[in-house]
Amino acid sequence: MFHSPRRLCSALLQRDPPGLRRLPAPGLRRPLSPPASAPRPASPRLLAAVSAASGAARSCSRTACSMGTGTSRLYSALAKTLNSSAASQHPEYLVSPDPEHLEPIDPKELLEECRAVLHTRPPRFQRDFVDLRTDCPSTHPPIRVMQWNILAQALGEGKDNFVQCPVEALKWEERKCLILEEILAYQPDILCLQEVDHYFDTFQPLLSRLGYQGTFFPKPWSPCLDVEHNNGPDGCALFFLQNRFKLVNSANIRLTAMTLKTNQVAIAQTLECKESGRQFCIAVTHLKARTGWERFRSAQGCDLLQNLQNITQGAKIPLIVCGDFNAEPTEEVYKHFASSSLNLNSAYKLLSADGQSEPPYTTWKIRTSGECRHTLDYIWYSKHALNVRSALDLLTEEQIGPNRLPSFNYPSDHLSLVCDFSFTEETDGLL
Ligand SMILES: NC(=O)C1=CN([C@@H]2O[C@H](COP(=O)(O)OP(=O)(O)OC[C@H]3O[C@@H](n4cnc5c(N)ncnc54)[C@H](OP(=O)(O)O)[C@@H]3O)[C@@H](O)[C@H]2O)C=CC1
Ligand SMILES: [Mg+2]
Repeated sequence: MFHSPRRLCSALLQRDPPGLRRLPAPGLRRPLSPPASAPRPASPRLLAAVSAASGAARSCSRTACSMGTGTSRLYSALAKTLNSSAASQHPEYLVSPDPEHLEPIDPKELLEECRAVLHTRPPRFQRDFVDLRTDCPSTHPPIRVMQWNILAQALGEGKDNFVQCPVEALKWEERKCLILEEILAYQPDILCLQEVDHYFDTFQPLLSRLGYQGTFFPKPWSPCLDVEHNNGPDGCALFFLQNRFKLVNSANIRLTAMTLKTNQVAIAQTLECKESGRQFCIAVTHLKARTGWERFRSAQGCDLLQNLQNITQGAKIPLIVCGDFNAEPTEEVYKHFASSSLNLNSAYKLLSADGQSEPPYTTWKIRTSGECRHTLDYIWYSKHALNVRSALDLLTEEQIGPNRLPSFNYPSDHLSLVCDFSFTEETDGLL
């Protein structure tokens, strides 16, 4: 498989026989702790409660759709402004619950519920962490970052044309459990997601009860809204563990291309590590898809870099940028990031034998137009200020199987990328 013969971390992490295997139980790593502000015991039927909320949100969304595209766009506009304005001005179904009033969840209990829902599914895939830097001792625990385009439910069912994926594999009630299982298995400190169209009814309420603070920025004209029975617009979401980080600053960025506003967005947040007091910027984005849009993506990338330059250089803080760039490493936008004055490197290159090559794929699907195997997803990081201590290996072609993704085993057409970062000893001068 694609990685140099470096040591495999034993965390999550013990190797079972090759082939399809169940994910290990959580807790092998530092456990997720419930929000400190609400130390009550977990409630049973966590998913059932969220399913009910999800149904309510869907019925509201259906009502909006039945009134035509204009009303769907209204939903989009309302959701878009929710981040920056008073929630009380919006319909009840758009208001995210106050995390202080939600009971914490025991991650093990939630995982058990997910597994119960998925009991008829084939075993999920085992992935291992590859140890990349054993020679750099760090006094503080690493920062685990997950990058994942989780596949918008409306796009998966209504637009993507995954011709080899059975429709039953796309059912939300089970697919959401596969997504949650992946998050619970790797327990990221920071979660950067694209194509999120179940933020308010699923991810925000559940993840806040696991101790995360979340931000959602929907696309201004999400293609999800053109799908019948959609659940609202898709967008980027960023979650971080509140017991590890303090939010210093947050920016929702609508990307421009050649000064024109586009349909693509980013979220950039400055976080402060509670253990070390060190600050860094974390950003998530999803650039314009499809061939023929390479120059457009390049312009969006330049705009994002400019925004990040403004955010980080003033404070001289390290940067991590996660995204579905919809661009192979040969594209201009990739080259802009690789050669930027922000001194970024792409973390998954470190899995290759020479440390210089991106993985052969991060997405693999079969559409009516044929098989699409591409490297589009990246975790960029400040190479002088941060070390990548380990990275989660990708799935092999054999694990992915002949019908590719998504599948009964894996919920998205994109693979998650997960890295453990630590700060280098050198400080600001080398950024
Ligand atoms: N009413 C209006 O005025 C406007 C409406 N729109 C709507 O927005 C849509 C375009 O939005 P935009 O954000 O630019 O979309 P993108 O071209 O960026 O693609 C949107 C999604 O489609 C997926 N996708 C990529 N390739 C294909 C493919 N070959 N077949 C099916 N899906 C694919 C992408 O997934 P991935 O990233 O995983 O590849 C992505 O999530 C329009 O179709 C329209 O519905 C947009 C602008 C204005
Ligand atoms: Mg997609």
